[in-house]
Amino acid sequence: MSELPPYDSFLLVSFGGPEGRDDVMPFLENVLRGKNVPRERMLEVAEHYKHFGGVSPINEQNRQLIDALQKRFDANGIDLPIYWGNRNWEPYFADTLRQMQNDGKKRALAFFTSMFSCYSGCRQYRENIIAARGEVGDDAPLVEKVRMGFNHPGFIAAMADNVRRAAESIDQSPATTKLLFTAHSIPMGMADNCDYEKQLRESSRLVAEACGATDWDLVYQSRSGPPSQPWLEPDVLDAIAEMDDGKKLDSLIILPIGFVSDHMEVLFDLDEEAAQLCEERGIKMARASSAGTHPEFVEMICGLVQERLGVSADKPALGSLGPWHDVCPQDCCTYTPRRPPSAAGGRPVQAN
Ligand SMILES: C=CC1=C(C)c2cc3[nH]c(cc4nc(cc5[nH]c(cc1n2)c(C)c5CCC(=O)O)C(CCC(=O)O)=C4C)c(C)c3C=C
Ligand SMILES: [Fe+2]
Ligand SMILES: [Fe+2]
Repeated sequence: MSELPPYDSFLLVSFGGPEGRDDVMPFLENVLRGKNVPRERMLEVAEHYKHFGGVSPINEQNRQLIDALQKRFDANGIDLPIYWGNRNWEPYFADTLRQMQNDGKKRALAFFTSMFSCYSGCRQYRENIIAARGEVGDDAPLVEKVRMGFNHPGFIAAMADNVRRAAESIDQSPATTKLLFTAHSIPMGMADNCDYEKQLRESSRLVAEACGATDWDLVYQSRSGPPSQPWLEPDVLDAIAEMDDGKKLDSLIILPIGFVSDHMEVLFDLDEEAAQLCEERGIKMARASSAGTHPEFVEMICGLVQERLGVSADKPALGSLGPWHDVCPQDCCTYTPRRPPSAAGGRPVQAN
């Protein structure tokens, strides 16, 4: 068996987003290909994007993350050029891999902008990269993801810091305020085949512990399926109304722990909808920032890379689940949507 080449590059693997009004529909067509999502929901989400001029903040946030990472790579002596590829918008994976191939790159370490394991955030990206390598040809660089960082001390510290800052903005303390963690809802058929919920609950517990919050819950947002299909619940808006009906809520901090940056779903579902509901009900609400370019988060990505480069033998992880796997097992994060059949013919392919 031939020996693998050394790692010679870093790839930021992300979702992509529209950069103008005309991009919105083709972007959503990409996102929803093969997914059982009603057309009305797609049009509703298109309006959210158009409300912000059709520009998703996600691409700019990724550019900022790359700048911040470059500085930390330089400071930490990580000599890997940084590339960026997306699933749903330019720069697409195939174009980036072609560029890497032209630059003579053979083997990349990749960070996926998803902190929790599920089909969308893990296996689907691996399938996308396999397909892109197929387009580029035999000499396309190999791509290997670093482990999931949901319980990494750097991620937990960044999240706890952001909760504290949000609490301060409404003159509250996390110890005496209701704290809601939110994540993208997913179909139960996807949730049943992965550790998404388990990791989210653990991460939320660790963040709550780190900032001294005792009254917290994990809820979901951005549901897109038809009403007949079960998705993870409760929805953030229903949860706020129900809690406030039960015992009047004075203040609330919402941390979108399931998203690595403050993109459209966060801006619309939380900063518009949840904020409006809280205002109507007289609840003081603060939305904590997602990880973005928080120094502890950026340092965490460097640490995950250094582990794989063999520079550091330590694999830090808080709580009881331990460091997550470096290489995904064969059956990691499988999902076969029931309707309509997947464009790939249903059988998932495996890459690390
Ligand atoms: C079947 C599951 C999902 C549907 C349908 C879905 C629709 C949908 N999503 C977005 C925009 C974003 N989704 C993002 C993350 C994300 N989406 C799902 C699942 C579905 N989304 C999951 C499980 C996740 C988290 C894991 C991940 O892939 O990141 C993101 C954030 C991406 C990032 O890199 O931060 C966005 C943005 C739209 C517009 C949409 C259509 C209705
Ligand atoms: Fe999504
Ligand atoms: Fe996985």
